[in-house]
Amino acid sequence: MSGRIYVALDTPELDKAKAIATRVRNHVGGIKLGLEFFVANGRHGVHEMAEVGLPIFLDLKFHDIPNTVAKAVQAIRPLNPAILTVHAAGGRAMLEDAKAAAPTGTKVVAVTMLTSLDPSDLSAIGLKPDPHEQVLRLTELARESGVDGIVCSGAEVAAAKAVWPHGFFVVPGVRPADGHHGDQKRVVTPRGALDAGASILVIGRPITQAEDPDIAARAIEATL
Ligand SMILES: O=c1ccn([C@@H]2O[C@H](COP(=O)(O)O)[C@@H](O)[C@H]2O)c(=O)[nH]1
Repeated sequence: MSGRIYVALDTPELDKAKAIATRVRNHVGGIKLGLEFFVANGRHGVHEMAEVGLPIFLDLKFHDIPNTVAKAVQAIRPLNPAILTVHAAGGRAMLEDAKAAAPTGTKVVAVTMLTSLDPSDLSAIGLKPDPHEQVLRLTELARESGVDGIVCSGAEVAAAKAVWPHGFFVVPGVRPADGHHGDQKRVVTPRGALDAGASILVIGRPITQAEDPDIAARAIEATL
């Protein structure tokens, strides 16, 4: 089951990211690189990380007008990521154009509602304070637009999968039962997320900030 874990390497330091990836590589299925890493290291950094030999998930969460997002996706085509994120709230045309611009083998997945948000955050931005409803509305939009799947929390993945049985479901906000939540608000355990229908789990700090990332990754793998 270790193939279902993507380790989130949220650091601007290339050497540190590479060292952690090398240590945990036998207990994870891929490497997730986000804004912090990409802004600091760019395409060169991604090429360096690819040398570890695991699939690369580029979590850049594009959200802009369709033309701008399509051009950004074209610019990362040479990196050939296994997975790439955009925000579902960018709308249907943006999602369609992102998918059309992506390499054939890249899964384009749409972020529905960030796992760091809760009902009160939805209210604060003028939306109904119901994460399930919000996630399902954006899941429908993502499915209709032709992207490959969505990002949601483990609390909504079963409902999303029910409306999109062949979708690809990325679940972050994953914590071992006794783990610190930090800034994550909609949290489930790794086992809980897989049982609910997650295709892959994104796990960062529970592994990367552990005293021994290798042991932490193994311990999580053992629960799956
Ligand atoms: O809704 C979302 C979308 C993306 N993320 C990303 O996943 C990891 C989670 O890291 P942890 O350290 O395990 O909290 C991080 O890179 C986020 O940018 C998310 O958490 N929620």
